[in-house]
Amino acid sequence: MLGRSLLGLQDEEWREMRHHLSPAFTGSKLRGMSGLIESTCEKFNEFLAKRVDQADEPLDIYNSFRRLAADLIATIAFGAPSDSISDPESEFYKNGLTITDFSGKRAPIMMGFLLAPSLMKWLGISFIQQRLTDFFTSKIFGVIKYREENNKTRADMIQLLLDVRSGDQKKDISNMDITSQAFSFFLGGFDTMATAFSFVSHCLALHPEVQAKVREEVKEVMSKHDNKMDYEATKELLYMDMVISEVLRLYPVAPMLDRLCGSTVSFPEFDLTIEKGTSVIIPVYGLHTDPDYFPDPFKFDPERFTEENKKNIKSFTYLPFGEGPRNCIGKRFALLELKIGLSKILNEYQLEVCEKTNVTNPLVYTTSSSLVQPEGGFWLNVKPLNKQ
Ligand code: HEM
Repeated sequence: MLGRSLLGLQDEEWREMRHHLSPAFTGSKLRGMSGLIESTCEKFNEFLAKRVDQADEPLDIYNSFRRLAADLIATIAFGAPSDSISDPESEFYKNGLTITDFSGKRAPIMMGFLLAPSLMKWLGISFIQQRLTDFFTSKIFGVIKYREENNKTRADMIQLLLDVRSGDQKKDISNMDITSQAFSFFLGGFDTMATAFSFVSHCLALHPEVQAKVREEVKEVMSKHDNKMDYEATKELLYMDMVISEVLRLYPVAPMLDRLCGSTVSFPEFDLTIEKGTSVIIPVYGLHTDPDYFPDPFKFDPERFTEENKKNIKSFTYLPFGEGPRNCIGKRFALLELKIGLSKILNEYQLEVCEKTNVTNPLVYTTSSSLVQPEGGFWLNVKPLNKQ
C-alpha cells in the first residue's frame, strides 16, 4: 500500500500522482473542507469541556491532540468520520497508533526501510502489518462502493480522486491507488499535526502575553464572521500565522530532510562535489537555530515573521514544510487545521504551564522515542475562560 502512495512513489509515477493530488489543496477545495474541520474541532472542545469538568489536573496535550489529528484525517482523507476524541477504544485511532509506532521492535524495520528498502523487500519484510493494511483498505473500498452505488458526494479528498477518475480525461486511478493516497495523508498528517498543535499550545502557555494577543485576534475575526472560523476567516489571522511560523522554526516537526542526489554536482566555492546517488541530509533544526540566520535563535519571537521581517529570511534556511517539488503537499491544509483548531480552543480556554511542563530553554528533548517531544512529554493546565 505504501509503495503506491505519494510517500513511496518515485520519479515519473510520483510526478503523475502528485499532479492528480495537488488540486486537493487549492483554496476552493480547502474552503469546501473547512466545515468538516470546524465540526471536528468543535468535538475536541466538547472533549476538553468534559475533561475539565471531571478532573482539575494537568492534561497530556500530545495524546489529546493525537486523537484530534486522527479524526481530522479520518473525516477528510478517509471520508469516514471516526470518534477517537471521545472513544479511547476507537479502532481507527488504535490502528493509527500501531502504524506510526516506530519504537521497540519496529525501530530496526524503519531504519531498514530508510537505508535499504530493496533489501527489506527482498527479505519479504513489510513496513506495515497485513492486518492494518486490510483494515484501512476495507474502510476506503467501503466508502467508494457506497458513494458509487448511491451517487453520493462529500467535500473530502476521496471525492477529489473519484472526480479525477470519472472526469473528462478518465485517469487510470484504481481503488487501491485512492487507498494508498489516503494512507499517505494519514502517515504525513497524523503525528506531524499532533506535534505542531502541541508545540503551539506549549509556546502559548509559556508566553501568556502572546496567547492573549492571539485570542484577541481570534475573537475579533470570529465576531466579523458570525462567530465562525471558516476558510475565509482564517485568512485574517495574521498574528496567529506569525506565531505558528515561529513555533515551527523553533520546533520543526521534521528536524531533518533527506534527498537522493540525482546528478553529480560541484560547489567549487566549498571545494565539494556530491556524486550522483549520494544520500544528502538537510539539517533543518540546525538551520532554524543558526544565529547567522536567526539571531538569538532560542528566543521565541513571532515578530521575526512580520511581512517586513520575513523578506530578510534567507532562502532555504527556513524549511518547516521542506522545499522544492517534493515539499509537503499538505502544508496549506495543515495550516488551515491548526488555525481553526487553535481558534476554537483559545476562544474558550486558557492554556497554562503546570508543574509537569518542561520549561527548559533550549528545550531538552526526549531520547526515548522517535517523536520530536520534550523530555517528560507535553503537559499543560487547560482552564475554561468563563470560570476564571
Ligand atoms: C504541521 C504539520 C505538517 C508538517 C510540519 C509537515 C512537514 C512535512 C515535511 C517536512 C515533508 C517533507 C518535505 C520535503 O522533503 O521537502 C512533508 C511531506 C509530506 N507531507 Fe507533510 N507536514 C505536515 C502536515 C501534513 C498533512 C496534514 C498532510 C496530509 C494531508 C501531509 C502530507 C504529506 C505528504 C503526503 C508528504 C509527501 C509529499 C511528496 O513526497 O510528494 N503533511 N511534510
